[in-house]
Amino acid sequence: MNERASLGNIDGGIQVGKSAPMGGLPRRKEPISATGSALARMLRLQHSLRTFYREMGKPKVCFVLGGPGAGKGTACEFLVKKHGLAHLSAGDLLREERKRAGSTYGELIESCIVQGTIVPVEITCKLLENAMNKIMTESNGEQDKFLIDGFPRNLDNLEGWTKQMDGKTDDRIVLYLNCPLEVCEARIMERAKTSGRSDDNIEALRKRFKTYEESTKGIIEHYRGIGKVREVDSSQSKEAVGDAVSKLWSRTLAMSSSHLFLLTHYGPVLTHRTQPGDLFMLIPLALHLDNFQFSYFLCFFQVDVSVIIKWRKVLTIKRSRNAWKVCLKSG
Ligand SMILES: Nc1ncnc2c1ncn2[C@@H]1O[C@H](COP(=O)(O)OP(=O)(O)OP(=O)(O)O)[C@@H](O)[C@H]1O
Ligand SMILES: Nc1ccn([C@H]2C[C@H](O)[C@@H](COP(=O)(O)O)O2)c(=O)n1
Repeated sequence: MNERASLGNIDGGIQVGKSAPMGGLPRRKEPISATGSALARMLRLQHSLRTFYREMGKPKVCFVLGGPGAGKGTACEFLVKKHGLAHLSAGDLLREERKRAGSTYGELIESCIVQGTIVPVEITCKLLENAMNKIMTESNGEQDKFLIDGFPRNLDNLEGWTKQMDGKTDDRIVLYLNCPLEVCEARIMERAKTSGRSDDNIEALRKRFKTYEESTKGIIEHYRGIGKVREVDSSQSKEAVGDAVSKLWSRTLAMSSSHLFLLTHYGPVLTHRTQPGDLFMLIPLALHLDNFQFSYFLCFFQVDVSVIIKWRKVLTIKRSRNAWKVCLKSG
């Protein structure tokens, strides 16, 4: 999303844009009443924000990486059930394309799968983009949060995605499922009894491990270097991994895919595209602006309610001298 885009009025004269002049707005004489009208206004605002996101929101992407058998698909299924995210597995899409009658790429895909090498990105990226567009279209833009499992797996994947999808998605975070390869091997050999996958055998698996070590780990390190990796020890039980990824989603991933809105006397101001740490910087900044009195101040995240609940433990909204103020809770 273009952070600087001014969307005109979304809720009765509200200016939305990164450059909205927080300190420079003319001050209203009367604070908004603390009664029903404020609540009604908030509800209207919430509705407007939903529309805003629906219309303007790019697909928000969480890449899921880890070794073969680390539990990427299993963790994604859990997140789909618990948080209603869309799950796109690059491997599944490639297997489907391989099976599709008349596919130009069937043989190439099969050979890469059996050799444990990586399919050229043009193919994988197009499959991912088509699948994402289909889900967005069918859900009328409502489903805009995607877990992309098993991608980007090498430099070609990373560069190809950056080039092909430039500006089309909001790539937020990488969920890295860290699991020792011995554990992965035992899981895959167990899965091999029923999966029917042509690469679930020890020979193909060793090649996949090699590709993982030589190519995918570098991609994870690249994302770690830019602060996007969230790591979970996936050698734990399925339940423990499910809990960990779910908490991570609620507390970090969901929040990081959001914007911060300040609700002021003057209406909501979209201040910032937030990263997890930004919020901590913004709140004290807002509280110490002398000439900018907040009648009320709320953070809207396009997230799970648990994030809001979490914030309510830190923030309290108080009425003081006829105006609502936000305070940090002590202790
Ligand atoms: N935490 C876990 N504990 C025990 N078994 C698990 C756990 N997570 C997944 N499994 C099992 O391990 C196997 C591999 O899991 P899964 O398919 O989710 O891995 P993956 O990382 O997606 O693998 P691949 O990259 O090969 O597709 C499955 O049979 C799954 O049921
Ligand atoms: N980005 C990707 C993802 C997968 N593949 C191919 C090669 C993999 O060994 C195979 C299976 O993937 P998995 O289901 O284990 O995620 O699919 C690829 O080439 N590029």
